[in-house]
Amino acid sequence: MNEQTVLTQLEAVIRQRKAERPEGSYTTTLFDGGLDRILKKIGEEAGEIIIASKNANPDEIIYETADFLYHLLVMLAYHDIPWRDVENELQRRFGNRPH
Ligand SMILES: N=c1c2ncn([C@@H]3O[C@H](COP(=O)(O)OP(=O)(O)OP(=O)(O)O)[C@@H](O)[C@H]3O)c2ncn1[C@@H]1O[C@H](COP(=O)(O)O)[C@@H](O)[C@H]1O
Repeated sequence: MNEQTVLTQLEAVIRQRKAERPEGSYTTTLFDGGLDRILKKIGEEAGEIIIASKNANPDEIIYETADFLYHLLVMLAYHDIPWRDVENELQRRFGNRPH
């Protein structure tokens, strides 16, 4: 069975936004802004994770991590890199772990 996590469902929506560029979509504004706009957001969101972590506020950390992951998925979609490839890399490393 093809397992659909929220991450892969979100990835599909992001790819659709990239192809169709509907008005009113935040994802469309990122793709229209190009790679520099996407990377600026990744930098900002990374900074917000650092602040949340320093604040040791679990809700804030979760919220900012979700923001960051969303923008990472947009960056991967910009480059046509599937999330599956990242999972495969993690799986390869996990498999290489000494037991
Ligand atoms: N998961 C997300 C998601 N996470 C974060 N964000 C947006 O990322 C932005 C976070 O940046 P900031 O906190 O700096 O807020 P901002 O001031 O609005 O951002 P900027 O104007 O500075 O870019 C906010 O506008 C959030 O709405 C997201 N926008 C969309 N999604 C998902 O993407 C799907 C498609 O969204 P649309 O493209 O808007 O239809 C949605 O159904 C959601 O599931």
